[in-house]
Amino acid sequence: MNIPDLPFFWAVIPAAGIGSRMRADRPKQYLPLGGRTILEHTLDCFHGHPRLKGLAVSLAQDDPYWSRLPCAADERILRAAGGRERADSVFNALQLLAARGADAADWVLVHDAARPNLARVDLDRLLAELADDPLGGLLAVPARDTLKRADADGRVRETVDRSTIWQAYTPQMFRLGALRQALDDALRAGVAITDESSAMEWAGYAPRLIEGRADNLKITRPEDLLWLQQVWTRKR
Ligand SMILES: Nc1ccn([C@@H]2O[C@H](COP(=O)(O)OP(=O)(O)OP(=O)(O)O)[C@@H](O)[C@H]2O)c(=O)n1
Ligand SMILES: C[C@](O)(CO)[C@H](O)COP(=O)(O)O
Repeated sequence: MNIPDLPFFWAVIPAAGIGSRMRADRPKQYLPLGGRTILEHTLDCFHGHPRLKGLAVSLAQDDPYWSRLPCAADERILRAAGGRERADSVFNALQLLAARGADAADWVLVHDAARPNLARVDLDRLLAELADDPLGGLLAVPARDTLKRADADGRVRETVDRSTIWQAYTPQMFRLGALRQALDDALRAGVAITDESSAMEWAGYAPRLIEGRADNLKITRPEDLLWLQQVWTRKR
């Protein structure tokens, strides 16, 4: 892929969650993976990218872990306030970028702190595929397994057609102004928003799905981290 053909972009890393499903002694983004924290690996996926204009990380107000990381001293990393939900944390970071001079037409890539295994080839594919798109889109993975719909008793009601089902991943790439507006409207309306695409969908848009690698896994439960630790050991 030709780097000069890729668009410039800002990155937003929401890292203000508590990781309740992980059931660890600290938020999952601060758990170790290959000798460093998950969050440090995630930041590394973007640092040094030749088209990166700047990066904002959303942190919980009472976060005692961030200041202990070497990257806390890196003045290039903007810090936004985390919010109640992921969407609030992302919205706060977008506000910060706008206040620091980002333009409404600039591309913003939002990527979960809990996805430390984003491959550069996936990041660059997303940028290349969406560079000329009027709206933007997201990395996603087509459903692989046979899918079942359950009834209230936990029995199979039917087998679902999987040919149009995708799992939403991150990064999700949209224009700053449009995404900020969509999130603001959705949050004010009290709509449940789990990713940027759902805010854009709620606003009436149809984001593009860009197929990515399944190993850009979100660490959600303890077994995800065990799996990724094995991948990491093989990679290095
Ligand atoms: N109020 C919140 C909630 C989540 N996140 C971030 O959003 C990403 C994806 O969310 P998820 O996997 O749901 O993380 P948690 O909310 O921490 O996990 P859980 O739902 O298990 O508590 C994570 O990087 C998380 O830190 C955030 O910045 N602010
Ligand atoms: C943004 C996300 O990672 C896309 O897969 C996801 O929506 C985060 O929330 P979830 O509750 O873990 O699905």
